Amino acid sequence: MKKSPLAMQSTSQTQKNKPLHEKEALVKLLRWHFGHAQFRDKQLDAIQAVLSGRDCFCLMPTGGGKSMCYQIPALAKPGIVLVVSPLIALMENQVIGLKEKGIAGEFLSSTQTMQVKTKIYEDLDSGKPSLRLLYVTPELTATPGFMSKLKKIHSRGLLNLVAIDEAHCISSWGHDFRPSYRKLSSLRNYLPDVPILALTATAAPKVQKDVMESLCLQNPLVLKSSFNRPNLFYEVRYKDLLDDAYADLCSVLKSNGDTCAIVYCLERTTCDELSAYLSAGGISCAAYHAGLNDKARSSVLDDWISSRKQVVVATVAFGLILFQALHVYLRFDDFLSFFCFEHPGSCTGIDRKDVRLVCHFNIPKSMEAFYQESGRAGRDQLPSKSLLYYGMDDRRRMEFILSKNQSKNSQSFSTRERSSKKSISDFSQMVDYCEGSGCRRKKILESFGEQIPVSLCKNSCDACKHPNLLAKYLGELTSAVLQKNHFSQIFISSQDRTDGGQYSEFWNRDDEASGSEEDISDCDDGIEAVKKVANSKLSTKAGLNERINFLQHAEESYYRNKISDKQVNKPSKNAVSDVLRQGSKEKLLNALRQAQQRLRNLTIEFEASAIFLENECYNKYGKSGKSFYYSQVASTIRWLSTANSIELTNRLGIDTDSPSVNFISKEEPPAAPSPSLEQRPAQITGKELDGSCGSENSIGAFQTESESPSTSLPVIPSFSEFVNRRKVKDNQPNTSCKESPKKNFDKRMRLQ
Ligand SMILES: Nc1ncnc2c1ncn2[C@@H]1O[C@H](COP(=O)(O)OP(=O)(O)OP(=O)(O)O)[C@@H](O)[C@H]1O
Ligand SMILES: [Mg+2]
Repeated sequence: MKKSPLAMQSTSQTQKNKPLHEKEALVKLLRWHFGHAQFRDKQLDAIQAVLSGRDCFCLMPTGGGKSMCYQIPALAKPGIVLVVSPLIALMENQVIGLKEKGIAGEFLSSTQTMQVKTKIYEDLDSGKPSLRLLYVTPELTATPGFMSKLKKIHSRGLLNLVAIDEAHCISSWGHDFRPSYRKLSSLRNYLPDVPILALTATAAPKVQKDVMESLCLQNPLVLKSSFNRPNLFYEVRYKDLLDDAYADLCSVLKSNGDTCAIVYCLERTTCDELSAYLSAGGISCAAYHAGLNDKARSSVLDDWISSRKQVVVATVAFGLILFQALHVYLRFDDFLSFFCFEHPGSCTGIDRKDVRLVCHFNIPKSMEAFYQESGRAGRDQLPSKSLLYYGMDDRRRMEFILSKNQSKNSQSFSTRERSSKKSISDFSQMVDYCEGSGCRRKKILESFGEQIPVSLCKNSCDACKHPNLLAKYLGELTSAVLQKNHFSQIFISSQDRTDGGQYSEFWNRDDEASGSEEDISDCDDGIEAVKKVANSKLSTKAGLNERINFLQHAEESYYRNKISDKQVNKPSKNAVSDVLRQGSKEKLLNALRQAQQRLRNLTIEFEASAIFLENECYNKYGKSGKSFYYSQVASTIRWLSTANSIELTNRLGIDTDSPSVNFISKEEPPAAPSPSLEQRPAQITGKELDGSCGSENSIGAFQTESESPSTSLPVIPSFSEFVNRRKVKDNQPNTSCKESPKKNFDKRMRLQ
C-alpha cells in the first residue's frame, strides 16, 4: 500500500550538532512507513547520530536491521541519502521493497536503460529531488562524473548522508574484500562535511579498525550489537559417515515440509546436480549460479522471492566473487591443456525473511562467511536452522584453495602474506567448529570476540542437545579418517603454510579491470593460454610442486592478458556460436551411436542424449569461450568411447538405484525422445546393473588395480582434486571400490 510521506522537519545549520529528531518522531516514521512497532537494538542510536551529522560505524548481525539505519534518515529530512552497495541484486531488491512502501528509491547500474538513468539524473539536477534514497555501486561512486554530480547536490545542501553498506568489503582483512571499495576512501575528501555511516555484519576487530580508517571516519559513534542469533539451531552432519549426503539433505528438507531454504555449494556443478536431485525427489527447488544467463538467474530469484520455489541451491559467494575455481583439463601423460575460471554468482543479500534452513553443503572458508550465510535463516526471528555438511574431501579441497593464495590484483608481498596466513587461520576455526565437541554457538560467538556462558545456547545446537551422539559421531569420523589415511596432511605442509609469498586469499575479483558491477562468467579467450602451456618447456618429469607453480604462473599471465584485452575492448572472437553447437551435437550423436554398438545392451535415445550432453558442455563452458567449450565436447566424446553402461547412465542421469527406473532390454524400442533438454535421456538394461564398482577415476595412475581399463576418463577434474588424487594414489593404492556406485557418482560429479 502506498502512503504519503509524513511531514518532515527541515534542516538548519544551527542544529547540526544536536539530534534533529526525537525518538518519538522517528518511531512515528518507522511505524508509518515500515509498520514496525519499535526500533531494534542500536538502530535508534545510529539514526540519531547520523541525523546529527556524526559519522557512525554500525556493527549488527545479519538480518539485524542495518538498512533501517539509513532508510529512516532518508525520510526524516529533505534531500537524498546515497547508499553504496556491492551488489545489483541487493540494490534492486531494496529498491523494489521501498517502492512497494511508497518510498522514492532508485538505483543506478549498468543494467538499467539510458532512459531510466536520464530520469534519475534529471531528478537529481532539478534542485528539488523527489528521490529519497539512491543506491549505487562503489565503481560508479568513484567515477569523476558521478562525483561531480554528488558535489553539485551537496552544494545545494541536499546530500544528507552517505551510507556504505557491507562496509567490510573495503578491508583486505575482511572475507569479502572488494578492491573497488577502496576508492570510497576519497569520499571524505570530496564531501568533507557529509556524515558517513558504515554498516557491516563482520565483527573481526581488525576489519572494524580498517573500515573506520579507510573511510576516514571522524570521531564516529561505534555501535556493536551481539552476534548471537538465539532463534537459530546449529548442526553439523558428517558426509564421511553418511551413505549419501544428497539423500540425507533431501530427507531433511522433506521432513520440514515445504520449507524455504538456501543450500550453498562451492561449485556450480554441485549446485546443478544437487538441485536436480532434490527436484527429482519432489522438492520445489532451483539452482542459482553464474553459469546461468541473466534471464534464468532473475527468474530463479523471482520464483524464490515470490515463494514459487522454496529451495534455492546457490554457489557460495556473497555476490562478490570470492572464489574462482581453477579447473585444469588434465591428460595424465602430457599433463594439461587449459584453465578455466569460474565466477560464481550468489543469491545472498536477498531479503526473504522466512528462510527456515540454510544448508552449507560444503564447508565455508571462514567463520565470517559461515555466519553471514547461515544468518540468512530466520530473519523473521522464528526458529530456524543452520545445517553444515562436513566432509574430509571438502576440507582438503578448501585447504588447497586457500593455500594457493595467488592474488590477481596488485597486492604487495606483505599483503599477500598477511592474507594467506589469515585465510588459513580463519579456515581452521571452521574446521574446529565442525570437528570439535563443544557448543557450536559458543564457538561462533567466541570467534567474534564475544565471551558467553554455554548456558546461553539453551540446547540450541547439536553439541549441547545431543553431546553423546556427537561424541559417537566424532569417534566414528576419526576412525573413518584414519582408515582412509586422511590424516596424511596432503596439501599444506607447515612449510607451505608459512610461505605466504606464493599464496593469497581467494583470488579477488578485480572490479576495476572488469568495469562491471556484477561481472560474471564473461567470455575468455583461453587459446593463447592453452598454447603457451602446451608448448611450455616444463619437463614431463617435473615434480608436482613444480607443476603447481607452473600452473599458478600460467594462470596469472592468462589473467593479466584477459584484463588487458578487456581494457582495449577487444571484441570476443571466442564466442560459442549456434553453428558450433549444432556441429558438436552431431559429433556427440555419432559418439553415442558408437557407444551403443560397443555396449550392446544399452538403449539410448540418441537425439535427446546428444542434446543433453551438448547442453551440459555448453552450460559448463559455453560462457568461457570456444576453446574451453570445444575441449569439453572433445573430452565428452573421448569419454563416450570408453564409458561403461553404468557411467553412461549416471552421466545421463538415470538413478540406477531407484526402483522406479524403467529398464528396457535391447530388444525393446527406445522411448520417444524427450522434448526437454533437462529430461534425462538414457535407459539401461538390468544386465549392466550388477553392482560392480563404477569408476570415478580414469586413466594412468588414477586407475586402481581392480578397475577395468575401459572405465575411465573423468570429464574435467578440478585441479585440486587432481593433485589430491595423485597424492592419495601415491599413499594408498585402492579404496574406491569399497564405495557405492552412487558415492562414486557423487564424487565424479564433484570433480567436474
Ligand atoms: N525495528 C524493526 N522491527 C522489526 N523488523 C525490523 C526492524 N528493522 C528491520 N526489520 C526487519 O529485519 C529484516 C532485516 O533487515 P535488514 O535487511 O535491514 O538487515 P541487515 O542487517 O541489513 O541484514 P544483512 O546483513 O543480511 O544485510 C527486514 O525484513 C526488516 O524489515
Ligand atoms: Mg543489509
